[in-house]
Amino acid sequence: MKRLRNKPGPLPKHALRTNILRFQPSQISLDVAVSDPASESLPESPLEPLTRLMATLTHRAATRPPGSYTTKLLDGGAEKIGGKIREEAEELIEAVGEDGEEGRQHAIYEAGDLIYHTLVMLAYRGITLDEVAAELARREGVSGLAEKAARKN
Ligand SMILES: N=c1c2ncn([C@@H]3O[C@H](COP(=O)(O)OP(=O)(O)OP(=O)(O)O)[C@@H](O)[C@H]3O)c2ncn1[C@@H]1O[C@H](COP(=O)(O)O)[C@@H](O)[C@H]1O
Repeated sequence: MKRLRNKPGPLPKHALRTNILRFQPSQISLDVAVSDPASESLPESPLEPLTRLMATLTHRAATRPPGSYTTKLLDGGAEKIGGKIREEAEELIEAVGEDGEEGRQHAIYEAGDLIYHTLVMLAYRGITLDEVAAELARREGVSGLAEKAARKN
């Protein structure tokens, strides 16, 4: 079995949310950060790490910092990233075939790898997660079978 990346730990403490109020008396512009106690106490949505990861990858694509695995992938282009996507998809398929809870946990781990590399591909092509979500929203409620039949007509 492949070396496992760090075991999942507690989610990073989410950043203090603030509202920025801008006052513009005559020519003076002042930004004031006001903490919002209501939003601070909100639990993080389970999908927020995905959004944060996409923001990190988009930043990596724009800045290509050295010492970053993502930068290495991005510099290798669609071919390099695509190769990893294929490899990780195979590993997920294998893991899904493994028995028991251990196999299930392995599949979760491999799905993480596949999703990470897929998001790197999106960042490489300048595609946002919102755009993909919008595409999925557009498809919502239309069965794949119905969609395929419509294409054949
Ligand atoms: N989520 C991930 C993530 N998931 C998987 N990986 C890496 O993806 C690679 C998976 O490839 P393999 O399992 O095939 O391991 P490998 O054989 O060593 O990989 P290769 O050298 O053959 O490509 C490993 O190097 C993993 O560490 C990830 N690398 C980074 N991230 C996230 O991306 C952020 C930015 O990372 P850097 O750009 O590297 O700083 C990190 O803070 C993380 O949040």
